[in-house]
Amino acid sequence: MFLEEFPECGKRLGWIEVVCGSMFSGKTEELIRRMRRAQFANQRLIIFKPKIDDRYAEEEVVSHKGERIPAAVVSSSAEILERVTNERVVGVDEAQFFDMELLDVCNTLAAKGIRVICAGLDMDYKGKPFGPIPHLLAAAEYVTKVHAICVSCGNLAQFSHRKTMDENQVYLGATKEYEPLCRSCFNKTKTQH
Ligand SMILES: Nc1ncnc2c1ncn2[C@@H]1O[C@H](COP(=O)(O)OP(=O)(O)O)[C@@H](O)[C@H]1O
Ligand SMILES: Cc1cn([C@H]2C[C@H](O)[C@@H](COP(=O)(O)O)O2)c(=O)[nH]c1=O
Ligand SMILES: [Zn+2]
Repeated sequence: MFLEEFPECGKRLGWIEVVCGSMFSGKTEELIRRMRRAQFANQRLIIFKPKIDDRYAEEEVVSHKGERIPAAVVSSSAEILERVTNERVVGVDEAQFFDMELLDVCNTLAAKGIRVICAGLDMDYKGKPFGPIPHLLAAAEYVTKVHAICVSCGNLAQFSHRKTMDENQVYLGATKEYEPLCRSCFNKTKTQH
């Protein structure tokens, strides 16, 4: 389990953490867990989510199991910079939906001494890198890859298989539209088409 370190070196250090994985792997739960621990430490914090993600609630980040935490809705990564004032911890959920400037925004926040935690899909439904996440993975001090359980065989899953015919990269959904699969079961779906 990821444990925070708070190095004492005279000045406040910032850094970037990324929590990535497939759908249903527990990214949002882990983001909420880390933010709640920051709350226990009386650290000022704010969580952002992209406007596009309107699945469960408008001003909240909500996990598939129903855990929730208040969030600010923004239309672009630049808006994140505008909205951060004196927070010590900044969370970003569904980071794959943000523009590529998210990397610069996170680096800027970290340089200001802020702990930045981004959660998002590392791969889209085709198994291809998704949005700014691969760039964030390269820049982050701490990377956590979480896994769902493959609904087909019970192994660890890192792919999000789309069950519908839609071919847009962005296509919101949950269990009706997607299922987590391991590499072997994901590859079998490709040979079936
Ligand atoms: N196949 C699965 N493997 C693991 N968890 C699953 C699965 N299907 C549903 N879940 C639920 O999803 C929860 C994780 O939800 P969440 O944190 O919102 O995931 P993510 O943000 O990665 O999509 C788990 O605690 C579990 O209740
Ligand atoms: C794989 C994949 C997913 N999406 C969408 C589907 C959901 O609305 C979110 C992911 O949410 P989660 O918290 O990780 O479960 O992303 C998409 O638009 N395109 C894809 O390829
Ligand atoms: Zn499998």
